[in-house]
Amino acid sequence: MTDMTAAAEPSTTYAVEALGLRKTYRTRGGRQVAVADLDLRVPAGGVHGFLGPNGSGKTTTIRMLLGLISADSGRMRVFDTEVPHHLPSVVDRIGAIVEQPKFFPAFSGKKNLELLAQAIGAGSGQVGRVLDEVGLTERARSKYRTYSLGMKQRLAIAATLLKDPELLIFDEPTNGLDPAGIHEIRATMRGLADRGKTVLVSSHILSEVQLVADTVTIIGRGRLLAEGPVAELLSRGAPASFRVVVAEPGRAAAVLTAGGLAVEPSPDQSLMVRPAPAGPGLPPTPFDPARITEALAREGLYVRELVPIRPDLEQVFLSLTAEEHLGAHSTAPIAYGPPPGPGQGGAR
Ligand SMILES: Nc1ncnc2c1ncn2[C@@H]1O[C@H](COP(=O)(O)OP(=O)(O)OP(=O)(O)O)[C@@H](O)[C@H]1O
Repeated sequence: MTDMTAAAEPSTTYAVEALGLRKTYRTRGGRQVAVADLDLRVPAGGVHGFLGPNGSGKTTTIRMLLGLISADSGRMRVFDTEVPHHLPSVVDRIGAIVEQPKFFPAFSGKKNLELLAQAIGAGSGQVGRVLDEVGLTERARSKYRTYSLGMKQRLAIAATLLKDPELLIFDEPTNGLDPAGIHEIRATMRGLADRGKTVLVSSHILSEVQLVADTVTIIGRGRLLAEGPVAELLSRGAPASFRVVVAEPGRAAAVLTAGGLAVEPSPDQSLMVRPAPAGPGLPPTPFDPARITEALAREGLYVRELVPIRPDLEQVFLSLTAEEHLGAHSTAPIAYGPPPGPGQGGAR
């Protein structure tokens, strides 16, 4: 790596801390900046979602962390250890799935893990424990080829647990899974975090990771857009909105728009109402639903339903990228308080 001194000195309070990471790929057409001066801070203990759309640089970042590709610049630490320089001294504390591991289709899940345990010197006594941790004990003796995709993915997670690592890194572990499989992986990750592990999980489906993550980093086009506890991002990052059911939705929309609110009609004749976007760089305006009922009542329009819609991370992302396009992305990423200790993740 070059230029490793340019970035600020990392602090020592995170399971993973990367500062000023940059990676440019050479392509036929020239150069592709995949990661642009990215900071990534993963508090120890809990599930940390590493989120961004396809092509935003998540895999590239994870590969740099694991020493699979080199960074152009920046600094990275895992458990206070400078990587990739000192990776060998910390590698046993990390378990990762970046690509789909190869298992023997005709062997059982248990047999596959026993072979792997032998190969990495983990001791076959670990196999029962890890099967249990991912909820595969009952199907341990079935052939791998009979497993559902979700079970295959849980076996891959079990393999990463053989050496009982403290940090698990999973790159898009739910890709291709059905809702039941996604639920199982989420439960597995939650269980690991509740036992004191740190789980770093990347995904392009923000709303899905929102259900399990304690903290997140959201990136777009290789850059940090926001980071922090999920609850804080949700409360600060996107304005609240309300679903309004009212007679004469067309007239109601005009009244609310004239009252300075942003209104979107829904196909079911309800209206989605939120405060109009604040000016560039300004925080979202506080929003009292009484503004809706008062404005409509003045015009003889009476509200039948008023349902608050909780923003999700997808909306946070959209509002952050909209600000960026407006050139208004002054967002100081939401800061962390003191990092949580192991096992102190918020249960979801
Ligand atoms: N080996 C490579 N050579 C050239 N460009 C690459 C290479 N790997 C990734 N890229 C480009 O770098 C950018 C970031 O890719 P990366 O795979 O890190 O994103 P990602 O967030 O993990 O996306 P996905 O969710 O699709 O895996 C993309 O524009 C991608 O096309």
